[in-house]
Amino acid sequence: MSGIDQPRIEAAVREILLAVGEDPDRDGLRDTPARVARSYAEIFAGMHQEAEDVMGVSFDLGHDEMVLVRDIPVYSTCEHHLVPFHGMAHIGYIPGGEGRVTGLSKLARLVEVYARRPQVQERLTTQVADALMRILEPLGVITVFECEHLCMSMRGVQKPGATTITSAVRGQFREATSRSEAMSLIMGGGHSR
Ligand SMILES: Nc1nc2c(ncn2[C@@H]2O[C@H](COP(=O)(O)OP(=O)(O)OP(=O)(O)O)[C@@H](O)[C@H]2O)c(=O)[nH]1
Ligand SMILES: [Zn+2]
Repeated sequence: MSGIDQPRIEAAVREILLAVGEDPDRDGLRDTPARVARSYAEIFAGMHQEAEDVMGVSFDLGHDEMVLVRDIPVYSTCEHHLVPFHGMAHIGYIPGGEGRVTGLSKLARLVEVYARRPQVQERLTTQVADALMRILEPLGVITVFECEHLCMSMRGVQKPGATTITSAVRGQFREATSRSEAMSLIMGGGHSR
């Protein structure tokens, strides 16, 4: 994958293994630095992508009501500890004047672009909202992320199951009625809740 310096990651992982007291040349670990480098190239692929790269397609359907995609699985990496945080993203928008909408899958691809970077949940939440506002020029956007941070579960304060909820609202979703309509669709109802 372009842009990620895999040999450098490989060398660094070998150093980490040595630093924790492991033997990086033992059977089970011999290929680990190269595996981690390939894995990081995937996990951090968003470093070398822009929202515009995945949001090329938009249609004019004349639809000017809310579109909401709920329960998009998200995996990202905490920039403080480089361990995962993961959960669900919910993305809604109200198409703009000409009713420009995007393919539903593009919303999930947009989440990936920003999730596959060293992140904090707040920034992920606002970056997705701001990219949608910029690219689709809709009347409003809402993004909600519900995530568990493994840095809080497997180490540190050790509170598995604690969920962090962040939201960003832009445009018409700043109004109480639009916002609460979206939030009730996200948090309630539906077949999966
Ligand atoms: N606001 C925010 N904080 C985060 C996120 N991910 C991790 N953190 C927090 O970042 C903080 C880093 O705090 P530090 O005191 O520098 O690090 P630490 O000593 O490892 O802290 P502990 O995790 O409490 O052991 C911790 O409180 C984490 O819970 C995130 O996405 N958003
Ligand atoms: Zn963390």
